Amino acid sequence: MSTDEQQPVGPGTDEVEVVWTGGDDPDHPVRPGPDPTEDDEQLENALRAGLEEFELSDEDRDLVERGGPGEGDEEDEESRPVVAVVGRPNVGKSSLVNRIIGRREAVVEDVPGVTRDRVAYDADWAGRRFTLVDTGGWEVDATGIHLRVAEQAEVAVQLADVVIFVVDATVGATDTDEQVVRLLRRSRKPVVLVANKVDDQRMEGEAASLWSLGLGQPWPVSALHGRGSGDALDAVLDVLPDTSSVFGAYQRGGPRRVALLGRPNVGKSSLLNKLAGEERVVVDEVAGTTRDPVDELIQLADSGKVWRFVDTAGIRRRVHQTRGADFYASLRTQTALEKAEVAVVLIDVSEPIAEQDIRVVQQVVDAGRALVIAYNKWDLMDEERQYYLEREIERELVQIQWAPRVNISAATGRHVARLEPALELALASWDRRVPTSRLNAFLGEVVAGHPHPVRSGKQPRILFATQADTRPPRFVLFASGFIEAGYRRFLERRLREEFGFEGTPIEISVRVRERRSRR
Ligand SMILES: Nc1nc2c(ncn2[C@@H]2O[C@H](COP(=O)(O)OP(=O)(O)OP(=O)(O)O)[C@@H](O)[C@H]2O)c(=O)[nH]1
Ligand SMILES: Nc1nc2c(ncn2[C@@H]2O[C@H](COP(=O)(O)OP(=O)(O)OP(=O)(O)O)[C@@H](O)[C@H]2O)c(=O)[nH]1
Repeated sequence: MSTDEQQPVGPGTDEVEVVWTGGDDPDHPVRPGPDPTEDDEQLENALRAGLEEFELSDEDRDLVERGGPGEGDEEDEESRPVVAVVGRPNVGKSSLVNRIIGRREAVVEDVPGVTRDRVAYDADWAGRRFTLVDTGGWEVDATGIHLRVAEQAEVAVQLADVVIFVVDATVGATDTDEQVVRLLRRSRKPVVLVANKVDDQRMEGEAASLWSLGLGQPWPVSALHGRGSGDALDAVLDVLPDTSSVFGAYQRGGPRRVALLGRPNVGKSSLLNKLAGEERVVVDEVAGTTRDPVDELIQLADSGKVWRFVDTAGIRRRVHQTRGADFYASLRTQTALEKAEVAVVLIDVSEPIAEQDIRVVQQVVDAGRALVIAYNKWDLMDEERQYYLEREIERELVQIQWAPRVNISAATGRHVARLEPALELALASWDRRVPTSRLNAFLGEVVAGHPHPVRSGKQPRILFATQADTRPPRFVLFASGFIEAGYRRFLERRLREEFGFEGTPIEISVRVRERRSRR
């Protein structure tokens, strides 16, 4: 049985021998703090052992024993070093990427310029793990869409720890290659030069001629057949740092994904333009010019960090007051949310908060995404309006008091720079995992101070708790009886106070456990 919140069944659910310790014991105070203590861990183990007496499904047993899936993986992923693959169009960058990751994932086509966007993959070689970034073909004197692709490649170089520069050995070094070399030198990043399309030994002479680029030894490789790629990778590992020097740039396979949401006319396009500024990104009017033409990669000026703004095409392509516009707006919100990790909901402060605003906020919470509220058009604010706005917020948006708030003007740029720290904060909460021992020690203290009310002569106890998941954080409480909604809200409030979780919805589910019958 794994249904949330079940009424206690059968006898004995109220005679639980496992009791919380700590909090009320002056000799062994259990204080909330960032790290679990030895006491916390002992407590965790005692509680876990106490659960032995209860019927647990296999899935729940797993949760109790191991915590949520992937506990402890995150740190490793975020600190992985980054290798960017750059070069002119059609030299075989995507083929090389596929060769390295051992899968056919990067799009390979015999049409120059197929790889438009930067895409990041998890890769490893000789036991070392790194993030591999495929970039679009780099043309230095580019115009139009090619210029943007080139800008993206430059960003990729800046965000990389090591650059693999691919040259087509069958063509030799072109003027463009020479210019790319100058840009690479300026970046001061270690560069491994790959002479690609050396499918057999006869071609090796062509590869050797690439010494002239002044990047050291050219590594002859056939991305197509695999020839030489191992030696080139060894050369990459020789210069690869253990951890990323551009922490966070490509966590979890790419820039973090943001959705800008809000009802029509709140200022989504204006904000997008403000954020993008000069750094207009690889989305062109030409259809199909990116792998995913509806998103935009935007490097924000303050941090230099790249974010993926999802479904910006939906923002730019307006669906105005036509019949059914409401339905389409809500559908767009839904699709954007599916792709996003965090949402910025814009609210127009020059008008009263409307039903539609609340609906968008609710959609974000229901989708389990991190949330930041941007009160836009703050340049139109006056004292009277502000008075009423604050009342409206208290009335209509109490349920998301946990969301960071920024008061901005997309028109003037006021406080737009505060958006990014708010996004970071919300995502950090969304990703947060509370160690099981810390969680149990803390809940023990809370419950000791404010036990669940007695109902029909019974007092449900919380036996054990674990964080089953992150993104968003989900907690599972194992209890000896039905835990009332009011008490759950109380626990949520205390969890938020203790562990932050600013900017993320959290979910608490309760498993009511029946005790094994004694023979
Ligand atoms: N003979 C030979 N052909 C190769 C090799 N590597 C790639 N190719 C071919 O070169 C063409 C371009 O390969 P891609 O991997 O798409 O090149 P790219 O650099 O990612 O191209 P853009 O996306 O345009 O920047 C394809 O037709 C590949 O099959 C190789 O080692 N030998
Ligand atoms: N005064 C003021 N006007 C703004 C601000 N932001 C946007 N506007 C104006 O509000 C109107 C709507 O802005 P848009 O950016 O088009 O809004 P949107 O949310 O993208 O609109 P839809 O495409 O209809 O969903 C435009 O006339 C903007 O100039 C702001 O911060 N202050």
